[in-house]
Amino acid sequence: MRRKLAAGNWKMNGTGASLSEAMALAAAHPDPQVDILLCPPATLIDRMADAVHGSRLAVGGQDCHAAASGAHTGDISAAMLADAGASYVILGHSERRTDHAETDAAVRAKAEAVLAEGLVAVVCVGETDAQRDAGQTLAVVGAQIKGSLPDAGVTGQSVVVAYEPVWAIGTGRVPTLDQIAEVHDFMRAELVARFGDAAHGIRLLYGGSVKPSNAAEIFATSNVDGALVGGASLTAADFSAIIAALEAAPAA
Ligand SMILES: O=C(CO)COP(=O)(O)O
Repeated sequence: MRRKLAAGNWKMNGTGASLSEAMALAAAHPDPQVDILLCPPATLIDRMADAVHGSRLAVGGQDCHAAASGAHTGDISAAMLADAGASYVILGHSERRTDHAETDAAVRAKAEAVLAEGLVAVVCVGETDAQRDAGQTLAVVGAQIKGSLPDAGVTGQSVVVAYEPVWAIGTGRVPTLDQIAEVHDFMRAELVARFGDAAHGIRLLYGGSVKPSNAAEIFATSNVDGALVGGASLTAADFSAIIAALEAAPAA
Protein backbone atom coordinates (compact mmCIF):
# COMPACT_ATOMS: atom_id res chain seq x y z
CA MET A 1 0.00 0.00 0.00
CA ARG A 2 1.29 3.42 -0.92
CA ARG A 3 1.47 6.05 1.82
CA LYS A 4 -0.09 9.20 0.45
CA LEU A 5 1.95 12.39 0.08
CA ALA A 6 0.91 16.03 0.28
CA ALA A 7 3.77 18.09 -1.15
CA GLY A 8 3.96 21.87 -1.24
CA ASN A 9 6.14 23.74 -3.72
CA TRP A 10 6.70 27.32 -2.60
CA LYS A 11 8.54 28.15 -5.85
CA MET A 12 10.24 31.60 -5.59
CA ASN A 13 8.16 32.69 -2.63
CA GLY A 14 8.99 33.08 1.02
CA THR A 15 11.43 34.75 3.40
CA GLY A 16 12.16 34.18 7.05
CA ALA A 17 8.78 35.67 7.89
CA SER A 18 7.10 32.76 6.07
CA LEU A 19 8.53 30.15 8.43
CA SER A 20 5.58 30.75 10.73
CA GLU A 21 3.37 29.08 8.08
CA ALA A 22 5.53 25.96 8.14
CA MET A 23 5.48 25.90 11.93
CA ALA A 24 1.71 26.34 12.01
CA LEU A 25 1.33 23.51 9.51
CA ALA A 26 3.54 21.19 11.55
CA ALA A 27 1.62 22.05 14.72
CA ALA A 28 -1.72 21.40 13.00
CA HIS A 29 -0.66 17.87 11.98
CA PRO A 30 1.19 16.27 14.90
CA ASP A 31 0.24 12.74 13.82
CA PRO A 32 -0.63 12.88 10.12
CA GLN A 33 -2.02 9.85 8.30
CA VAL A 34 -0.13 10.95 5.17
CA ASP A 35 3.39 12.18 4.44
CA ILE A 36 3.70 15.97 4.37
CA LEU A 37 6.46 17.80 2.51
CA LEU A 38 7.25 21.48 2.04
CA CYS A 39 9.77 22.62 -0.58
CA PRO A 40 10.72 26.24 0.17
CA PRO A 41 13.29 28.22 -1.80
CA ALA A 42 16.84 27.01 -1.11
CA THR A 43 17.53 30.02 1.12
CA LEU A 44 14.96 28.73 3.62
CA ILE A 45 15.70 25.00 3.68
CA ASP A 46 17.96 24.89 6.69
CA ARG A 47 15.94 27.42 8.65
CA MET A 48 12.71 25.56 7.87
CA ALA A 49 14.28 22.22 8.78
CA ASP A 50 15.32 23.73 12.13
CA ALA A 51 11.93 25.34 12.67
CA VAL A 52 9.99 22.11 12.19
CA HIS A 53 12.58 19.80 13.74
CA GLY A 54 10.89 17.04 15.71
CA SER A 55 7.66 17.39 13.74
CA ARG A 56 6.31 15.14 10.98
CA LEU A 57 6.91 17.74 8.27
CA ALA A 58 9.60 16.87 5.72
CA VAL A 59 11.53 19.60 3.91
CA GLY A 60 12.73 19.42 0.31
CA GLY A 61 14.53 21.31 -2.43
CA GLN A 62 13.07 22.49 -5.73
CA ASP A 63 16.03 21.58 -7.95
CA CYS A 64 19.68 20.55 -7.75
CA HIS A 65 22.75 20.21 -9.93
CA ALA A 66 23.71 16.80 -11.25
CA ALA A 67 27.30 17.11 -10.03
CA ALA A 68 28.32 16.59 -6.41
CA SER A 69 30.45 19.76 -6.28
CA GLY A 70 32.57 21.98 -8.47
CA ALA A 71 32.67 25.12 -10.60
CA HIS A 72 28.93 25.71 -11.08
CA THR A 73 28.21 29.23 -9.89
CA GLY A 74 24.79 29.61 -8.36
CA ASP A 75 24.02 25.90 -8.32
CA ILE A 76 23.41 23.59 -5.38
CA SER A 77 24.17 19.87 -5.17
CA ALA A 78 22.01 17.12 -3.75
CA ALA A 79 24.56 16.64 -0.97
CA MET A 80 24.21 20.31 -0.02
CA LEU A 81 20.44 20.00 0.10
CA ALA A 82 20.76 16.94 2.31
CA ASP A 83 23.19 18.81 4.53
CA ALA A 84 20.69 21.67 4.84
CA GLY A 85 17.99 19.26 6.02
CA ALA A 86 16.19 18.27 2.81
CA SER A 87 14.95 14.74 2.31
CA TYR A 88 13.19 15.22 -1.05
CA VAL A 89 14.07 17.16 -4.21
CA ILE A 90 11.62 18.28 -6.90
CA LEU A 91 13.15 17.76 -10.34
CA GLY A 92 12.10 18.67 -13.87
CA HIS A 93 9.30 21.03 -12.89
CA SER A 94 7.85 22.59 -16.04
CA GLU A 95 9.07 25.99 -14.86
CA ARG A 96 12.62 24.61 -14.79
CA ARG A 97 12.13 22.92 -18.14
CA THR A 98 10.91 26.24 -19.62
CA ASP A 99 12.96 28.87 -17.76
CA HIS A 100 16.22 26.89 -17.77
CA ALA A 101 15.79 24.69 -20.85
CA GLU A 102 16.08 21.52 -18.79
CA THR A 103 15.87 18.41 -20.95
CA ASP A 104 14.75 14.94 -19.94
CA ALA A 105 18.41 13.88 -19.98
CA ALA A 106 19.33 16.71 -17.61
CA VAL A 107 16.48 15.78 -15.26
CA ARG A 108 17.56 12.17 -15.32
CA ALA A 109 21.16 13.10 -14.41
CA LYS A 110 19.85 15.17 -11.50
CA ALA A 111 17.62 12.29 -10.40
CA GLU A 112 20.62 9.97 -10.39
CA ALA A 113 22.46 12.44 -8.16
CA VAL A 114 19.49 12.70 -5.81
CA LEU A 115 19.14 8.92 -5.50
CA ALA A 116 22.89 8.56 -4.93
CA GLU A 117 22.53 10.96 -2.01
CA GLY A 118 19.69 8.89 -0.53
CA LEU A 119 17.10 11.61 -1.09
CA VAL A 120 13.70 11.13 -2.72
CA ALA A 121 13.35 12.49 -6.27
CA VAL A 122 9.98 14.06 -7.12
CA VAL A 123 10.10 14.00 -10.91
CA CYS A 124 7.59 16.24 -12.71
CA VAL A 125 6.01 15.60 -16.09
CA GLY A 126 3.11 17.15 -17.98
CA GLU A 127 1.89 18.37 -21.33
CA THR A 128 1.27 21.90 -22.56
CA ASP A 129 -2.07 23.17 -23.76
CA ALA A 130 -1.02 22.82 -27.39
CA GLN A 131 0.19 19.26 -26.86
CA ARG A 132 -3.13 18.28 -25.26
CA ASP A 133 -5.07 19.92 -28.07
CA ALA A 134 -2.97 17.95 -30.56
CA GLY A 135 -3.82 14.68 -28.81
CA GLN A 136 -0.23 14.18 -27.67
CA THR A 137 -0.75 14.07 -23.89
CA LEU A 138 0.11 10.42 -23.28
CA ALA A 139 2.96 10.45 -25.79
CA VAL A 140 4.50 13.51 -24.12
CA VAL A 141 4.08 12.19 -20.58
CA GLY A 142 5.36 8.76 -21.61
CA ALA A 143 8.46 10.24 -23.24
CA GLN A 144 9.17 12.45 -20.21
CA ILE A 145 8.89 9.51 -17.83
CA LYS A 146 11.10 7.38 -20.07
CA GLY A 147 13.75 10.08 -20.42
CA SER A 148 13.70 11.62 -16.97
CA LEU A 149 13.86 8.57 -14.71
CA PRO A 150 17.09 6.67 -14.07
CA ASP A 151 17.29 2.98 -14.98
CA ALA A 152 18.63 1.95 -11.59
CA GLY A 153 17.45 2.52 -8.06
CA VAL A 154 13.85 3.47 -8.82
CA THR A 155 11.54 2.24 -6.05
CA GLY A 156 8.54 3.46 -4.11
CA GLN A 157 10.94 4.76 -1.47
CA SER A 158 13.26 6.67 -3.82
CA VAL A 159 11.02 8.18 -6.50
CA VAL A 160 7.73 10.07 -6.69
CA VAL A 161 6.25 11.11 -10.04
CA ALA A 162 4.15 14.27 -10.28
CA TYR A 163 1.78 14.83 -13.20
CA GLU A 164 1.47 18.58 -13.67
CA PRO A 165 -0.29 19.64 -16.86
CA VAL A 166 1.45 22.90 -17.73
CA TRP A 167 -1.84 24.58 -18.59
CA ALA A 168 -3.25 23.82 -15.13
CA ILE A 169 -0.38 25.34 -13.14
CA GLY A 170 -1.37 28.58 -11.45
CA THR A 171 -4.29 29.04 -13.81
CA GLY A 172 -7.26 27.77 -11.82
CA ARG A 173 -7.94 25.39 -14.73
CA VAL A 174 -8.01 21.73 -13.75
CA PRO A 175 -8.34 18.66 -16.00
CA THR A 176 -11.50 16.63 -15.66
CA LEU A 177 -11.27 13.71 -13.25
CA ASP A 178 -11.40 11.36 -16.26
CA GLN A 179 -8.45 13.16 -17.81
CA ILE A 180 -6.47 12.90 -14.57
CA ALA A 181 -7.33 9.21 -14.22
CA GLU A 182 -6.35 8.51 -17.83
CA VAL A 183 -2.88 9.99 -17.34
CA HIS A 184 -2.31 8.49 -13.88
CA ASP A 185 -3.38 5.00 -14.99
CA PHE A 186 -1.12 5.36 -18.02
CA MET A 187 1.83 6.47 -15.85
CA ARG A 188 1.33 3.49 -13.53
CA ALA A 189 1.28 1.11 -16.48
CA GLU A 190 4.41 2.66 -17.99
CA LEU A 191 6.25 2.45 -14.68
CA VAL A 192 5.22 -1.16 -14.09
CA ALA A 193 6.27 -2.10 -17.61
CA ARG A 194 9.72 -0.64 -16.98
CA PHE A 195 10.36 -1.27 -13.30
CA GLY A 196 8.14 -4.24 -12.54
CA ASP A 197 6.46 -4.79 -9.19
CA ALA A 198 8.49 -2.04 -7.50
CA ALA A 199 6.51 0.48 -9.55
CA HIS A 200 3.34 -0.34 -7.63
CA GLY A 201 4.95 1.44 -4.68
CA ILE A 202 5.74 4.69 -6.53
CA ARG A 203 3.52 7.57 -5.42
CA LEU A 204 1.87 9.45 -8.28
CA LEU A 205 0.97 13.04 -7.43
CA TYR A 206 -1.36 15.35 -9.31
CA GLY A 207 -0.35 19.03 -9.47
CA GLY A 208 -1.99 22.08 -11.01
CA SER A 209 -4.45 24.38 -9.25
CA VAL A 210 -5.16 21.98 -6.38
CA LYS A 211 -7.22 23.87 -3.79
CA PRO A 212 -9.15 22.95 -0.65
CA SER A 213 -12.32 23.09 -2.78
CA ASN A 214 -11.26 20.51 -5.39
CA ALA A 215 -8.84 18.34 -3.40
CA ALA A 216 -11.28 15.65 -2.24
CA GLU A 217 -12.52 14.73 -5.72
CA ILE A 218 -8.99 14.73 -7.13
CA PHE A 219 -7.81 12.49 -4.28
CA ALA A 220 -10.60 10.01 -4.99
CA THR A 221 -9.33 9.60 -8.57
CA SER A 222 -7.63 6.42 -9.78
CA ASN A 223 -3.89 6.21 -9.08
CA VAL A 224 -3.75 9.66 -7.46
CA ASP A 225 -1.61 9.20 -4.33
CA GLY A 226 -1.44 12.85 -3.35
CA ALA A 227 -0.72 16.28 -4.72
CA LEU A 228 2.08 18.67 -5.56
CA VAL A 229 0.60 22.01 -4.58
CA GLY A 230 1.88 25.44 -5.51
CA GLY A 231 -0.10 28.53 -4.52
CA ALA A 232 -2.31 26.79 -1.96
CA SER A 233 0.72 25.48 -0.07
CA LEU A 234 1.87 28.99 0.85
CA THR A 235 -0.56 29.36 3.71
CA ALA A 236 -0.92 26.80 6.48
CA ALA A 237 -4.72 27.13 6.45
CA ASP A 238 -5.14 26.16 2.79
CA PHE A 239 -2.50 23.46 2.75
CA SER A 240 -3.83 22.03 5.99
CA ALA A 241 -7.29 21.66 4.42
CA ILE A 242 -5.75 19.85 1.46
CA ILE A 243 -3.86 17.54 3.82
CA ALA A 244 -7.10 16.79 5.68
CA ALA A 245 -8.78 15.93 2.36
CA LEU A 246 -5.93 13.57 1.53
CA GLU A 247 -6.17 11.89 4.95
CA ALA A 248 -9.87 11.32 4.30
CA ALA A 249 -9.33 9.93 0.79
CA PRO A 250 -9.84 6.25 -0.03
CA ALA A 251 -6.77 4.03 0.44
CA ALA A 252 -4.59 3.42 -2.61
O1 LIG B 1 3.37 23.87 -10.15
C1 LIG B 1 2.70 23.47 -9.22
C2 LIG B 1 3.32 22.75 -8.10
O2 LIG B 1 4.62 22.33 -8.42
C3 LIG B 1 1.26 23.76 -9.14
O3 LIG B 1 1.11 25.10 -8.84
P1 LIG B 1 -0.36 25.66 -8.46
O4 LIG B 1 -0.89 24.75 -7.38
O5 LIG B 1 -0.10 27.05 -8.00
O6 LIG B 1 -1.18 25.57 -9.70
